[in-house]
Amino acid sequence: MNTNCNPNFGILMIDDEMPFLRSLSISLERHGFNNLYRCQDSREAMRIIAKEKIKVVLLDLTMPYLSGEALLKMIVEEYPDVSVIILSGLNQLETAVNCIRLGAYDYFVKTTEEGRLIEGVSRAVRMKEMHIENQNMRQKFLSGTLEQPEVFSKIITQDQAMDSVFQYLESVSISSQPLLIGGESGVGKEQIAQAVHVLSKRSGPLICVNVGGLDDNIFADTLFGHHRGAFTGANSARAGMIEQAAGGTLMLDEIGDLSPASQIKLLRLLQEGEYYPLGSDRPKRIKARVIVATHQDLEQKQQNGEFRKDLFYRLRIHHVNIPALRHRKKDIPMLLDYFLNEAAKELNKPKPTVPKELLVLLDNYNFPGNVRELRALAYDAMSQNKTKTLSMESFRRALNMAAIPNKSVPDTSLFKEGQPLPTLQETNDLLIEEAMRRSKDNQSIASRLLGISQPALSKRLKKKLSDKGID
Ligand SMILES: Nc1ncnc2c1ncn2[C@@H]1O[C@H](COP(=O)(O)OP(=O)(O)OP(=O)(O)O)[C@@H](O)[C@H]1O
Repeated sequence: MNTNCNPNFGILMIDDEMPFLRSLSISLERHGFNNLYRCQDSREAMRIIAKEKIKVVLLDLTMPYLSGEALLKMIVEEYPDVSVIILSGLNQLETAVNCIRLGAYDYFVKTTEEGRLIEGVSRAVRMKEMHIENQNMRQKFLSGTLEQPEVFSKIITQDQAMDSVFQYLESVSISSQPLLIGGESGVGKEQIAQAVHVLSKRSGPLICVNVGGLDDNIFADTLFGHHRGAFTGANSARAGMIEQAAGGTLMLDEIGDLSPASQIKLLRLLQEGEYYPLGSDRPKRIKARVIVATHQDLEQKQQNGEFRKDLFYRLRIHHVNIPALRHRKKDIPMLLDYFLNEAAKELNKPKPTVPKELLVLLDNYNFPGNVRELRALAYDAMSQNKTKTLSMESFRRALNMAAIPNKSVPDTSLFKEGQPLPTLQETNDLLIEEAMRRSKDNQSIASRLLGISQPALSKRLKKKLSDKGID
């Protein structure tokens, strides 16, 4: 069963029989639906639809004053974006076909088994949400602007791919479906989750849980909580993180590391919208939107049989991938400036000038730790700095110790099958030219890229020039 029952639009039930209205809303509430409105007098329906942002209507056919069929026609005409589900006392194929022709979304007989009816309402809600999201997305991509740029103000970037991510997030932020955030460690996934939580306008808190490395029992206890006496040592009851996140957002980080047993538990939670605190046989409903994050390639894990396919598909309904810092190098100067400012304030020191050479050095580094690594470098340099111009010493040291600045695997396309090999001298020259290009003619950086000393590089450059007859 779908958990998609907390839409940010209203669901209106219209029926002249109050007992039926009551039992229908109890049943929907029990399955986690909220934002429900009841209407016993069909003449009032259009006013309620206008006032309460109704997007799904459950409509009886046989009513005094204004019949369900007449009301259906009015709704379809005036509010074509409202989905109408007919709930009729009549099990007549002809009536059903007629209603669908008039524009009804679905048709159920009142005696339909409850589960099927709930499934039908969930489907209508989900389709409506997807429709709204698609509309929002189209509008955003056409206008190319953000509605609430201030929400992203602490995420420093001028990268186009990041802008598209923000636009997408604005569109899906109101959804009650899970959101999957991918991207290497340190790219800012948690920051993204915070922004989505603010955009969702949920009144509850954002609760972040790192589920990587939790064994299955601890996973269940952390999320679901337990009753007193549920296990040895459970001296008092404890609410789980799901309960703490009620009305808000639950972020599960490092989802790629979940054990197979925990994956099943998470899948059930997302499918049924229910969970059992340890030691309890009464289910509770989840009232939080779930965001999951991982630095791993979930699709690959799923293909390798390490991550459940059904869970993967459920999680990736909405998903974004945050690009690594090395793929948005234009962000480096801005981020450096931002972190130096931050550090200067925290350390109560004046902010030094950044030497141009430093930006070239950073531009040539591949940042395996992404933005987190740049932040740590900036803080470390600031804490040691005593001069007006930022010393490059701590950066040099850190980057020297860190694995290979751009020591990528050699491009084997240099050695094409059937083509003569370049001579050692030619390769030498090509490497030096490339290092000088990447370092923007900075010999100190170029020599580091080549793994030789600066005097050695200088000698080779001079030799190259004299070979060409240039003094
Ligand atoms: N674009 C950005 N602007 C400013 N700060 C950023 C940006 N991206 C990341 N940061 C900072 O970098 C640090 C790491 O970010 P965060 O914890 O969100 O990364 P993550 O992707 O969730 O990492 P992990 O996968 O290890 O959990 C944080 O201090 C965060 O504030």
